[in-house]
Amino acid sequence: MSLNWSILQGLFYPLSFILICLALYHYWQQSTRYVRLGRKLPGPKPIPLFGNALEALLMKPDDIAEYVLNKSKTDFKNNTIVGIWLGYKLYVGIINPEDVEIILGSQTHIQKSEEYRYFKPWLGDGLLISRGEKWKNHRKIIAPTFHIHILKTFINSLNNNGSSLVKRLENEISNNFDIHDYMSRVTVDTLLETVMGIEKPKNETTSFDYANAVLKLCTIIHNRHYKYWLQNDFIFKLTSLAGAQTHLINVIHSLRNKIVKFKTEGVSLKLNTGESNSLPISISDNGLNDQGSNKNFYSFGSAVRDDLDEADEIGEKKRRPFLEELIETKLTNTGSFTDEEINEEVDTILFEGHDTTAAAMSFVLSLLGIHQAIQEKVFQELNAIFYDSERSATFEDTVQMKYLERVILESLRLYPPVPMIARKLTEDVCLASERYVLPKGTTVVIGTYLLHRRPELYENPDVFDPDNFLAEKCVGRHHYSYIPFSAGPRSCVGRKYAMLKMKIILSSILRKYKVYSDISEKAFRLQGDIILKRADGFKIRIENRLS
Ligand code: HEM
Repeated sequence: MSLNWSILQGLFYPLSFILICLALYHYWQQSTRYVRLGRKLPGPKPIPLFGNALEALLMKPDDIAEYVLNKSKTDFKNNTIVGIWLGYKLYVGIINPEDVEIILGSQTHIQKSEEYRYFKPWLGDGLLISRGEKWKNHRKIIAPTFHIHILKTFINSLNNNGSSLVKRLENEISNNFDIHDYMSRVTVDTLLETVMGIEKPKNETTSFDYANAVLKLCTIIHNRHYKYWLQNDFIFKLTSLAGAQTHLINVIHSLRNKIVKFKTEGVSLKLNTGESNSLPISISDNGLNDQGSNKNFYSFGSAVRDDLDEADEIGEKKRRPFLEELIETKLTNTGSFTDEEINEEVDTILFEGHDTTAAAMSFVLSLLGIHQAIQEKVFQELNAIFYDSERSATFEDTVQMKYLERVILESLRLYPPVPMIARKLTEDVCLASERYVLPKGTTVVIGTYLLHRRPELYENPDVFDPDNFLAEKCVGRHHYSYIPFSAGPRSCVGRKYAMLKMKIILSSILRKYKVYSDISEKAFRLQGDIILKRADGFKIRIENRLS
């Protein structure tokens, strides 16, 4: 008893000192301009030192997305803006298109939030994360490598990969299976063959191993986003997650090293033999001609234009696919890419280019499995294009797939693979919708998922209805009401490539198989570990159409 008492007495002064310091810190924070402006915003009441962070701390990763969505529905009930505090760090969620335009449409607010730094050991300072002059210079070189003329040369490879996938799926006929694994593999395979320009050896499991490693790495990074203590690098390194991260990054980087080495050898050989690597501007084989409109060749449900549209309208210029361009400019000393920068950009494109598209296509098939009448309309459209023929799709065919395009856009509306986008403000911002000032230093989180489901913007916002993207329905809708690929200067450079790939892969599957789902949309369990997915797996069933 006397021992306990003396311990308590011994602790009294240090504890009191710590409490007084914390109280003083709290009152000092309250007096700063940053906190004063932030406290004016609508949102849940923060508690001293923790802000609003306590609730989410002990949650399981699979429950986080549901929690955030349910919580945001309450927080955004009467507002389009909400302030949340993690400790004394202010996060402001916005879902009004006019406010979104102020951030995404600006050349100033292009700095990614601090949360992106957890990607650095993996993606380095690639296009997704980089800032300032480096980002500007690299974007200027990388965006044109997704020019429409280059995309058209990918058609054969996309068709071949679509056919191989259809063949692999024969093993799953009548089974209830997760389509996502297949989608991951086919997106990595096509990325390697097209954007990277690598012939992948047959029957290799590299793509699957890579996709699997990315999946696990995203879970670790996501953990760091919401588990407060893991944000500290020192503490993170003491956990088993750090070891797992190193192992996964090694798997990913070893594939990337192989890609870069292989391509460098190929480009060196071509340069030594004097072969030109540039694409001629007119490509006329396999229907890859310049007929039809190159200008905005697919509608994206929004009229926001950017450097990708401008690149497509510039005519006579020699162009090379992504990796060939980077390596050739390096080997010929005509560009500014170092070896490390090439590695960073390859890692970035591999990640951004596969996981997003795999999730998007998996959602489309899940939805079509549920909405049979809509699937039938897609099939009728494909029938009208191909009749009974088993021929491959041409670029022109993909332009004719208008209904499938609306299905994809609508699926991206309801289930955007990137469900939120975050920026760090480098100066104060006045919002358009309500009279609030967001102080410099604030992390602005654009809630794409919630924005896409606002009843003010879409009739019956939770209903899967591809006609939401009929031209007459899009007229009058604010340009920033639909942003699955983001918009403005930091929009997705791969969006045209992604649409082309999705149309070819999905049409290959839907021409051959009828898709079913035993699970209703209400039963989807959403998981938002970086890319939006279904925690319950993308379970579908397929049957042969011809049987
Ligand atoms: C359905 C498929 C896709 C979706 C929904 C999507 C969505 C997005 C979004 C929302 C962003 C902005 C992210 C942010 O600001 O944090 C983005 C950026 C980016 N995406 Fe995509 N993406 C897709 C496919 C692709 C593909 C296929 C590629 C490349 C082959 C790609 C490459 C990139 C790159 C490099 C950036 C960073 C651009 C910059 O900051 O300048 N994406 N994407």
